[in-house]
Amino acid sequence: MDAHSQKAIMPEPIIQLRNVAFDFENTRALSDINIDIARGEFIAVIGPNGGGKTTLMRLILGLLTPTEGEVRIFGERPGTNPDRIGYVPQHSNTSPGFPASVEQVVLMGLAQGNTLLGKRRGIRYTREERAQAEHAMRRAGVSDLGKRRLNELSGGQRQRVLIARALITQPELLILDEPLSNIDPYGRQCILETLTGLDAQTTVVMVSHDLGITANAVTGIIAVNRFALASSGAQLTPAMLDLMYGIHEAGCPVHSLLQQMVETMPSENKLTQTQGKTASGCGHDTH
Ligand SMILES: Nc1ncnc2c1ncn2[C@@H]1O[C@H](COP(=O)(O)OP(=O)(O)OP(=O)(O)O)[C@@H](O)[C@H]1O
Repeated sequence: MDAHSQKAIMPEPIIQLRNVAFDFENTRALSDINIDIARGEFIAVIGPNGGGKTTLMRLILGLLTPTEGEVRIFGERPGTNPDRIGYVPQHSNTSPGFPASVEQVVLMGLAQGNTLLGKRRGIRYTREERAQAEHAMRRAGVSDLGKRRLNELSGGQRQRVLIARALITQPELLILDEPLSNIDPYGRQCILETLTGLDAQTTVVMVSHDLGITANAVTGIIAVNRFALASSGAQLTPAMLDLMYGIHEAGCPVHSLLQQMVETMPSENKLTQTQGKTASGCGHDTH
């Protein structure tokens, strides 16, 4: 296929970063970032601690302004369309001691710039809003937990409640910062099924340290370590590994581990083959 016809079928990117750099005071956290993410993609953002993943997410959300370059979300400046974006932050403000029910927490996703003690506290929600919450809870596999208190739930259940809260506005773009950390393998599988079971038009960008499980679900990977490299499909390239972990000599144990990662990465998206099914009994549906 020539470059012209390829361009003709390329969907318009909904996230675009051009020559972006970001400094925290005198420290450069990100340099020369050029990224395009198209509608419907499921992108894993991976990289070492301190590599700049959260900073990148915050630039996309408009919580930080680039020091250099330009960010466009839905073709506009970040922060212009908050209703079209759902966000599950790395460090949630959901204290385990917070006494709200799961349904109340999910409903708080309707409030602009909500916090768990947000503006809507004490306000009655309409029947339609409750139906929206029910729908989001079903999609995240927590509809049976609606009356439970957040502080009674496991870490994995709480994480899925936060995903339901982010889904309540039916966002076109869902950004999750390490939703799989501290979750057991079964819980991770459930969360990934939730994410891959979303409407095909929903774009998911997920920061994750878990290369293995992530590779089974994604349509593309972005490796971040001050700079960024993208690949389509679940293939990690040697250049990405080099960016993230540095060059390791043949014969060194890290070298063989990294080599194995490249060789064993699946080339297909296995989870998308089960879209719409509760293949492992995670209790969610996609309707
Ligand atoms: N508020 C801040 N002030 C100064 N430096 C910061 C601040 N937040 C992050 N940094 C620095 O910016 C760099 C990128 O941090 P960031 O949190 O984006 O990394 P990360 O890839 O998300 O890391 P992790 O995997 O540990 O969550 C790090 O060197 C970090 O120390």
